[in-house]
Amino acid sequence: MLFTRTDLDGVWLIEASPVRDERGSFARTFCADEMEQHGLETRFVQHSLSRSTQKHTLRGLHFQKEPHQEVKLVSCLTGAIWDVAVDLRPQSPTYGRWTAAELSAENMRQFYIPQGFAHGFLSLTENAAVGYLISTRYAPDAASGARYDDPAFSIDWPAKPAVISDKDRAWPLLNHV
Ligand SMILES: Cc1cn([C@H]2C[C@H](O)[C@@H](COP(=O)(O)OP(=O)(O)O[C@H]3O[C@H](C)C(=O)[C@H](O)[C@H]3O)O2)c(=O)[nH]c1=O
Repeated sequence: MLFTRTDLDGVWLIEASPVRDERGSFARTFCADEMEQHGLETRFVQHSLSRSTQKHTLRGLHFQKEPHQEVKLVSCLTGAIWDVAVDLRPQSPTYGRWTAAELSAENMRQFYIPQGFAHGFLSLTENAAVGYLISTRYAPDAASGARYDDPAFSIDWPAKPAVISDKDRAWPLLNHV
């Protein structure tokens, strides 16, 4: 596996190294030893899967409030997504900045998003399935979010959302919190 830091401290791109043969390929997608060597979380108590039927479905930006903050290891199992992490760590020198990566079933990339970040994605294909390894048990009362189109972030989404939940449209703007 190939671990690459992004321009935001704590967010990593993790790429599989598939072994290919005439049948197709095999790739390790998680290794606790390699995660530990890079100082990353190794314990993911919940795994989740979301399926977005339509192209340009936007989910997010979501985060869990303390003390239920999550580390997420995000992968795209079918189709492709444009995955975004926004730094909401109050003391961070990159507070309010975002970083993104295209994750797809084809490129087998994963996005490692530490606690303190908001996460969201825009599907780039129909039938995008997104897998999450999550470090913390889900706490519904701690669920919170930020606006995908908040000018404070100026996220450069590749397209306007065709599908987005009312909940995600209605998150407060950062400067109104
Ligand atoms: C996150 C989560 C949700 N749920 C329930 C709550 C709702 O009844 C239903 C859908 O939840 P939500 O609308 O929050 O699903 P998404 O909009 O896909 O949110 C997810 O996608 C964004 C991009 C993320 O980063 C989060 O992992 C997660 O919030 O599943 C659970 O039962 N367990 C969970 O861990």
